Amino acid sequence: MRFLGNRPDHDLTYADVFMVPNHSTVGSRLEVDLTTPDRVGTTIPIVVANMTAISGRRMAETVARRGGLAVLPQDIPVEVLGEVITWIKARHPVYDTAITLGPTSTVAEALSLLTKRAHGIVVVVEDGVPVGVVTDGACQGVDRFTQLSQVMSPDPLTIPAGTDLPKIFDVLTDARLNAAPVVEGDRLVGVITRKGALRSALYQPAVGASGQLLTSAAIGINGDVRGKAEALLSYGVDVLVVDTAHGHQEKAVEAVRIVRSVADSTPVVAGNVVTASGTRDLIEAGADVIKVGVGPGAMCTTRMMTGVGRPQFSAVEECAAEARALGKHVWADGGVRHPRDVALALAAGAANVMVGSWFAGTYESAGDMNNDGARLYKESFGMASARAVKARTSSQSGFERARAGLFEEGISSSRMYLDPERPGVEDLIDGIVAGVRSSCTYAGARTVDELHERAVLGVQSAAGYEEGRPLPTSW
Ligand SMILES: NC(=O)C1=CN([C@@H]2O[C@H](COP(=O)(O)OP(=O)(O)OC[C@H]3O[C@@H](n4cnc5c(N)ncnc54)[C@H](OP(=O)(O)O)[C@@H]3O)[C@@H](O)[C@H]2O)C=CC1
Ligand SMILES: Nc1nc2c(ncn2[C@@H]2O[C@H](COP(=O)(O)O)[C@@H](O)[C@H]2O)c(=O)[nH]1
Ligand SMILES: [K+]
Repeated sequence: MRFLGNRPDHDLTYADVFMVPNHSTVGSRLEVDLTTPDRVGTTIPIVVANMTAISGRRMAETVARRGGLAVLPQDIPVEVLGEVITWIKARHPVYDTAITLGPTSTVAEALSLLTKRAHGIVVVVEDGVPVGVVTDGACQGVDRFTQLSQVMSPDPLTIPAGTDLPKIFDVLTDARLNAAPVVEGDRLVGVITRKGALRSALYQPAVGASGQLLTSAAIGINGDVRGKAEALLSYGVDVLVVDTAHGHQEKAVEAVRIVRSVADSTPVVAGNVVTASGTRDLIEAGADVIKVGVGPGAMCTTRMMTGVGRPQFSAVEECAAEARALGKHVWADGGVRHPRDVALALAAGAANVMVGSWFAGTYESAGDMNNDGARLYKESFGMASARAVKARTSSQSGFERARAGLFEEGISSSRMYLDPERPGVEDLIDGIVAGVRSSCTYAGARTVDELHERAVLGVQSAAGYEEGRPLPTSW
């Protein structure tokens, strides 16, 4: 990338910069290949941040099906991580996981499960065979104790596994259905929606060597680092992430050395840093990918508490240049609020971009659904908040926990509203991928690397940024 005119002498964040169009030979946004250059296996440059309220099993399977990756948080007990990784790897790479209940289950049970997934149906099964489908609409205005056999649409339309995706789209459209169970013989194997059929034709799932959905988990720098890494590897994890607030400290560097020594060919990601020297030290310790970002996160109070951090665009640019010079890559971590931020992080040289809080307000995030009377929302919190620290230190004495809680650098409770137009994480991914594909054609780039090579960036004023925002009402 290069700057339009002189390189500014101060650091920049995403809102400070814009990209100008280049002469382009890329005639269609569909010609762009967003496979990431970090070789971790992602086919779109989106990684879900390792945050407890956001990244769980449903998020992980859904995002991997579209080519991204979710990092499971470090605070989950390692045996539970084993179960979750095994479960994700057993998911179908194309069909969504069905919500299933029996004919004598109640409407209350169906309603409590329907908001866990975007596809909007409960499949009523008997001995693994779909006998009915229940939608949210069918549950409205009936007593919560009503059995599903009373409200389901019986003998549902089913789609044989392996049916052509355009055919599925047409069959569902003709039947005026949004979603249908997928069967092998007469047994349920998943659910497909009209949009899901469309998406499966556009995206390539992120899978490991065995063809199973890609998984990743974070490891902190305290405790039995080697034991945890070995356990995760034994469960078949595909990407290991050594994660701490201050990645350029000796204990973090040592943790990376330990993880590298057992990881063999499994990629090791490590952070967080914001300088070339931090990047170099973690790469020398054995990291393949460096996680960049101190303070840009939506839940993060580090900069206000400490004055430490760095505007994210410049942090990514400097660290990516160092990593690329050493044959390695960086992930831009934190502060992403619009598709443009992802495009700009890639232009700065990132190979992948981590998103946390933006994905908290979706069906698939790990938190429970709440309703404030008018809108659906989920609660989220930072991983360095008093709430997270309390959970992370639960094995320590009361005194130690209370002392650790004094060092909070994150928000303990936030409300992340679901966008009624885009309530699922795949809706947000559609927007990001559409934006980034379009950025690439403006830059004349067919790949993530070409976007970095060709991008021409300028620096804008606050008024310049404001001018780019849409105005939905008159002024
Ligand atoms: N990207 C960002 O801007 C930030 C991200 N986070 C996220 O929060 C989660 C928890 O991370 P973390 O707080 O590192 O907790 P961890 O429990 O992983 O470990 C932190 C370790 O580093 C030591 N340490 C030394 N200096 C610092 C410092 N300035 N801040 C924090 N720890 C320090 C701590 O010792 P002692 O407690 O004795 O000081 C402790 O041993 C991670 O997921 C991390 O990514 C947290 C803050 C910033
Ligand atoms: N300083 C803190 N940083 C945090 C905390 N929890 C998470 N994070 C960082 O934010 C990103 C995600 O950024 P977002 O803008 O997409 O939400 C995450 O990966 C961490 O690096 C925290 O409590 N304090
Ligand atoms: K912040």
